[in-house]
Amino acid sequence: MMSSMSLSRMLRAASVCRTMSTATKLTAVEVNDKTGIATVTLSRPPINALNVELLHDLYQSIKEIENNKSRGLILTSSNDKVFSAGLDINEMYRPDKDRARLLWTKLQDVWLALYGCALPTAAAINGHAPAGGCLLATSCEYRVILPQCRIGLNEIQLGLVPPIFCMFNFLNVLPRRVAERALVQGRIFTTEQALQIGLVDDVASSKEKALEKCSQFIATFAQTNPLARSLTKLKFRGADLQRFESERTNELESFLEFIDHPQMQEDLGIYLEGLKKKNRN
Ligand SMILES: CC/C=C\CCC/C=C/C(=O)SCCNC(=O)CCNC(=O)[C@H](O)C(C)(C)COP(=O)(O)OP(=O)(O)OC[C@H]1O[C@@H](n2cnc3c(N)ncnc32)[C@H](O)[C@@H]1OP(=O)(O)O
Repeated sequence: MMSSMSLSRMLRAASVCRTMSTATKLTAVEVNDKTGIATVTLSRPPINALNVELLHDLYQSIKEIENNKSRGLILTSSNDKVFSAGLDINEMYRPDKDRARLLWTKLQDVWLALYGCALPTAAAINGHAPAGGCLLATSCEYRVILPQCRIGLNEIQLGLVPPIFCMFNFLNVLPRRVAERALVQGRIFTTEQALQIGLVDDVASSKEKALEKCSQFIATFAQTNPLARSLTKLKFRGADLQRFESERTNELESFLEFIDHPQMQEDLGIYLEGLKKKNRN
């Protein structure tokens, strides 16, 4: 039987948190009425691989939170081992061409929405965050990771050329030399390494503590004029956003050309098979 203690705790939590009306199936959005902070939880089992539908839902959630004038946005995962495994490789391996076009366009939309979000943004990285997972986390202004996680932009290891927004994200958080080397080597960092180079801002021992640290970061803006804050953020990020816009069509076409290449398809097939084999052994 449920103790009266845990029941009252649940009732208290229910009174401060509400789920947003248009919260979708693959992202859950919860707004804390006390703090005004919205938490977006990636919820596509087993590993939050970014397919067309998850990217679509994530974009909608970000825009909804921004339009509802929340105080800030925290991104996290419902999986306790994986924040996000990055793009769903099944969407790139022997792809339906229209769907591949949609995938890339949605990834671009999500990047624009998150990197250019007017609100303070933070990522509670409660699991591994390779490739697209790292891209989402580094689009935010602040990152907390859990122990024993791995994070990085390893696209080059799959034979993929990291798109320009990967470069912007890394240059925004790392010294240029470190960013370039990490991208060119496709480095995946441990929690300790990520903290040491500044890829993440802090380490927390649990998801709850990571969420708390993210909320504390967002609360540091409590006394700041929101418009002045967002315009200042855009001054820092505006040049990246403009350059992205001028190259977005080219990047889409090169992605489609790239994954259409027979060698690329062979490499992706081998990589995917390697991931699956790991579980069969
Ligand atoms: C020109 C274009 C250029 C660049 C594009 C840039 C943008 C972004 C690109 C990308 O994101 S590419 C994707 C790269 N992602 C990875 O390399 C991650 C690979 N996965 C892992 O490292 C691990 O799976 C893990 C995320 C660390 C999780 O490990 P865990 O042990 O918890 O799970 P497991 O490995 O058993 O995986 C479960 C299940 O999921 C399948 N899987 C894993 N990752 C992906 C993926 N990205 N896409 C599709 N499927 C994936 C894995 O095969 C397992 O399947 P199974 O249950 O059938 O065996």
